[in-house]
Amino acid sequence: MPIEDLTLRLVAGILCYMVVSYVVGLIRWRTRSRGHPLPPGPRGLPIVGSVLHMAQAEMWKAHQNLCKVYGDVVHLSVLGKHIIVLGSQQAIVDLLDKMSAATSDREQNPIIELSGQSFNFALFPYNHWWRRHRRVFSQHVPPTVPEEQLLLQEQYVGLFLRKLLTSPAGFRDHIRYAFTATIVKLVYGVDVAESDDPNVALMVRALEGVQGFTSGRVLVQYLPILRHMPLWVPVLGSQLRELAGWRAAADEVKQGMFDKTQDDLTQGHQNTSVLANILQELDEDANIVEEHLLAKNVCLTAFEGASDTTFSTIQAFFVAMALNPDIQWKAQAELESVIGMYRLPTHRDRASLPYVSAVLKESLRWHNVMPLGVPHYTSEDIEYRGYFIPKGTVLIANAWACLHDPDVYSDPDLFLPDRFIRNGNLDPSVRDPSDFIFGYGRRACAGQAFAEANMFMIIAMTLHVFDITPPLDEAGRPIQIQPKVRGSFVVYPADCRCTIRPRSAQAEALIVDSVGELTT
Ligand code: HEM
Repeated sequence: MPIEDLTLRLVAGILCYMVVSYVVGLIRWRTRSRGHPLPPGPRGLPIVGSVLHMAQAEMWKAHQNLCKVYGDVVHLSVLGKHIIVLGSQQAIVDLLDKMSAATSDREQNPIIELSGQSFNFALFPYNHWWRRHRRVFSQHVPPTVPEEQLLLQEQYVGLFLRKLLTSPAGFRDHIRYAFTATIVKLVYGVDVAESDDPNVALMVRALEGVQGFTSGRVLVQYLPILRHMPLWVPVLGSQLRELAGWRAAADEVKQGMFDKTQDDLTQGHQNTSVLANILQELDEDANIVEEHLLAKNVCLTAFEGASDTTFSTIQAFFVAMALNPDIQWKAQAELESVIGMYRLPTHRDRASLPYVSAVLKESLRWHNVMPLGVPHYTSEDIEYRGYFIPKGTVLIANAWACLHDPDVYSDPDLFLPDRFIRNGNLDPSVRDPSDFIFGYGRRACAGQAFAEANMFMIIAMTLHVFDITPPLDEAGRPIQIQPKVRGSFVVYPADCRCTIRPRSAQAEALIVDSVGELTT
């Protein structure tokens, strides 16, 4: 056959194949979608779609603007992937709470394993293995925080106050210490050194892996085959080495803590940590390899879940206090009248301190540490408001937009705890920021109660004995700081300088005495 005929046939064959594939795809799509359209959204560029939209800084604001144009359920296509942005409470509750059987999955990407995060059950697909982790976590860190866990929190907040007294300028390190030491003691039963603890250094290194894969800057995330490239390749090589470092840190800390706990148990040492309890409760006929892996995963996930979220929220609380002296005085007045100046507040005082509780709620709302939460993923096709949402769609809930909706929270950029108060009590009719901050449905934060109790203790105990005021320049004049944020997945106050002083000699004595009591 002449070469021209062959080429013609080949081209015709390819064209035919393309047309048939297109028609079959169209029929399949129509059958699946039952003729319902995708939700509205921008068309985006050919092939890459809305990739430029997704590359913007402060994405939550960009998503909010999109919702002003297209409504509260917006469809984006990015490199062929379906993404849906949810911009209202109604849409979030409908899809992520009410339809959570179909919307509790997580998108999987090789970067999770490459960055050492494969232990983190917050990123697991929605399946039996995830369910088992969640169940074990909730048995040991339950939604009603046990008394001994609350006392543990108080003990470390006491140490935090002492550190604040001796070196107020290092308050960010002290916040980090307070949360880290509490969670490490709880899950591993280990006392964290007050500085340069090698285990904490490893855990923090492992935690960097999250920033790695949420930053969007790591190339293998987009092209997993690049993981096999040699390490000398510029940029890529250093990224691969960074990924290997995070992986090694996660593996080392997971195994190291596990070995230490097992040693404690075999040698009959006292160990009441979560890890020790999980290991002691194992059935004799259990699959030991699997159960040990599960125990390691649960514990390191607890550390990771508790770390940057609380650290960042409490930094924002310090900024808010430095910027709003009237609010600080009001909270301190409540503490003085309910507690008096002869003791520190405890978790038992929480119900009697509505204004301090409102300060916590407003810190969570105003700062919104994860403005877009953790994206969910659909495990089934869904129909919603006449629109088709295919299986395998990423669902991004814009918590920030809901918490800065002026119709719900007037002057949303201002720090106003009074919005949660009516007649001297917490007003249950005001939307609770925690409904958004801690996520949704079956994937909602498993450590919410623990986190709220711990943050409440830090806020109440700090305000009782310290004054937080703006930072001072070299001439001793107050510096007006601008409340801005940095970061993308987890955000932090960009500037959290402040001045921290004990409120009085009596307050100082209270810290010194109480810490003595707490640590003995
Ligand atoms: C300010 C503090 C915290 C915030 C804002 C926060 C927020 C979140 C969010 C947004 C999620 C994802 C929810 C979703 O997918 O819809 C999550 C998941 C999770 N958080 Fe937290 N969290 C905090 C503290 C903690 C603490 C202290 C712990 C552990 C003691 C913890 C453990 C977890 C776990 C285990 C998950 C995974 C849940 C799952 O996938 O089943 N979190 N958190």
